Amino acid sequence: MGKHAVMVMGPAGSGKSTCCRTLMTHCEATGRSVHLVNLDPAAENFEYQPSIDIRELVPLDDVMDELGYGPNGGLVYCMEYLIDNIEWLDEELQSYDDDYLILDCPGQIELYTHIPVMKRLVSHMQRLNYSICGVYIIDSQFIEDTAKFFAGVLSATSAMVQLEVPHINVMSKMDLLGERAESAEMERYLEPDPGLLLEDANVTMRPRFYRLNEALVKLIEEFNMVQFVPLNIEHEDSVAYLLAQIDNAMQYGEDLEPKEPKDELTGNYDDE
Ligand SMILES: Nc1nc2c(ncn2[C@@H]2O[C@H](COP(=O)(O)OP(=O)(O)OP(=O)(O)O)[C@@H](O)[C@H]2O)c(=O)[nH]1
Repeated sequence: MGKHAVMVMGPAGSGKSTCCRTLMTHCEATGRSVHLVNLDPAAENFEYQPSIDIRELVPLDDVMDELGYGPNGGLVYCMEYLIDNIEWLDEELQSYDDDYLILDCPGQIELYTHIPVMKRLVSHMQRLNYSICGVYIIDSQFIEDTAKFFAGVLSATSAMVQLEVPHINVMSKMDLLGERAESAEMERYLEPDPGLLLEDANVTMRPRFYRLNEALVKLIEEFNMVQFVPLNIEHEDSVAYLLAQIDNAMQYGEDLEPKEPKDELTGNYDDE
């Protein structure tokens, strides 16, 4: 079926590993050959044993003990170590050439904004002819607070803009919302209505933030890409729907005129 990789991203605790696990179960049940790739050096336990695991290349604990880094510095070190030793990944990937890969990524936002490691990883996999889809997860509990929702939307948009791959936003933990999951109120977060969002934000914040709120809402409106696929892991249909959306996004990416991947060192496109 060709080389396909789904990168599951999102802040700490948003439900990345749970989403990966749910997708794995669904793929296996529907006969798709699938493998889990763990890219989080700080990960602990997995229900599915990862087929490729960054912890085998560079365990975070060793980096912290031997080099004296804290958890964040250690994580950055591990990710840069992966990029500097990318032939390790090439060799690991060789065993799964025709499979569907689900990549459980680390959550730290700086990996998608300040330093180009995730972008380099994507460019490298594109050079190996992978079709890649980014899945960015936001916890549905964020909708309790419009400020948190804005922060989530901005971090999702930042990952989308950085990585330049087909991108899907997912709202996780829909089971925790109970009946609210089906309510009209929920719709305004899944397909954000700018006017209503602005009203909500202004109710909870001081007037000096109104102009900022307006600018944020305009950004959401203009990008017109900020929609969320709701994920309720207790409903098989919901998981199947997410996978179908991922497949569509990848197909759409493949149908677009292929652009040469960016050069890993200069960040320029080869065809520029
Ligand atoms: N009820 C419910 N709980 C969830 C769901 N997804 C995740 N959780 C819980 O939320 C917590 C964090 O979930 P994880 O899947 O570990 O989140 P993560 O983003 O991988 O977390 P880090 O690896 O720490 O960044 C765990 O306690 C999960 O059991 C969900 O869909 N429904």
